[in-house]
Amino acid sequence: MSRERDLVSPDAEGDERAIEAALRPKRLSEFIGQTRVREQLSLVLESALRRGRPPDHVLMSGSPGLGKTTLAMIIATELGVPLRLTSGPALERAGDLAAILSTLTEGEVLLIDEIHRMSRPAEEMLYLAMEDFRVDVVVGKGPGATAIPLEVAPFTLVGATTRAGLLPAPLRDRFGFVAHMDFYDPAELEQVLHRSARLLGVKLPDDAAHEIARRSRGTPRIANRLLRRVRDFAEVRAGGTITKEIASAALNLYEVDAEGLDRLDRAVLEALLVKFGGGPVGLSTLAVAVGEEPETVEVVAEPFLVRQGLLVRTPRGRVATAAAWAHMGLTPPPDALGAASPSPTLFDEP
Ligand SMILES: Nc1ncnc2c1ncn2[C@@H]1O[C@H](COP(=O)(O)OP(=O)(O)OP(=O)(O)O)[C@@H](O)[C@H]1O
Repeated sequence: MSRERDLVSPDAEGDERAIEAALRPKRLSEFIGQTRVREQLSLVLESALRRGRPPDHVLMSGSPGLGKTTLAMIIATELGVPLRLTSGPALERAGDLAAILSTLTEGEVLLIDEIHRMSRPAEEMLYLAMEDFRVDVVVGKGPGATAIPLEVAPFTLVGATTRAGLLPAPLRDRFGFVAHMDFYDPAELEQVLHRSARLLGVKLPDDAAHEIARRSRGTPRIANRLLRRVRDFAEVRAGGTITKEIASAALNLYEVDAEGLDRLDRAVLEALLVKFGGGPVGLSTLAVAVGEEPETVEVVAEPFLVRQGLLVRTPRGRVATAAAWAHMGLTPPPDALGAASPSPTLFDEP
């Protein structure tokens, strides 16, 4: 992966995790944006606190970097309980999950990140745990195998997923509250940036915050990362002073365009327009054309391109819109835009 790709990727790695931890809002009142989710969640939490019982299980869906982990941590803080963290891929066997569930303390919040990637046996164990706060641990194999019931302390499961559509209905139905996290408006990202700048001890004028915000793909994690790169650029080339022009020059250097599209976004659009005449083209073909995994194209690039009105998902495949041709400075062939008219769908097609 190139450095530029790292810069605009919504995923966080290594050292960045530590910086992220420092920038995370700790209370619901500090959490910026997602107004509806915040309000709904605050009701859920308050009523649980009044009843003195753990709240319903919470499912959070949305693109990477929108604040799912942050919200899970806030839930635990607001309830005054510990948070246990695991992820779907770490729960390969039912026993992996049983080991965690059996050591939960009363009221604890359990965050399962990437919950759609949990194995089937773990998932089945989770159904019972979510509903009845018990699990059946199977001992032995074959006809002699016995299920030993094990009590689990009442807990709150927070499931986080970038692919809510992949969750089996029986699992989805067991969540009492589903929070869909949306991309942030530029104005909300400006607030995120001002807050982070304060915490990092950086002076950030409004117009520079505006410039960074509109190029942050609607994602706080990217906004924070671009802020740090702008700060570096300002330190090395401008005596540490951030201005709108410095921010813009830094972001141009890192190949984040005026709409916030990064290299992968542009590669996807370019392949769609140039190689496939604007589509329709299937996800896997498109992914091969840009040398990425289909999941990366689908989870990382597409939601933002769809939101920007540059790409639509139709039952026949991915199709570029007129805005995509204009954004890339290309002229569509006469018949190219007809394919963009079928109503967009949110499901995965071939
Ligand atoms: N609403 C918000 N207000 C302020 N900062 C935020 C907000 N949401 C996210 N952030 C910042 O963005 C960073 C990424 O957030 P977080 O790790 O919670 O995202 P995520 O959705 O869990 O991502 P992933 O799916 O990759 O785990 C955090 O460091 C946090 O500081």
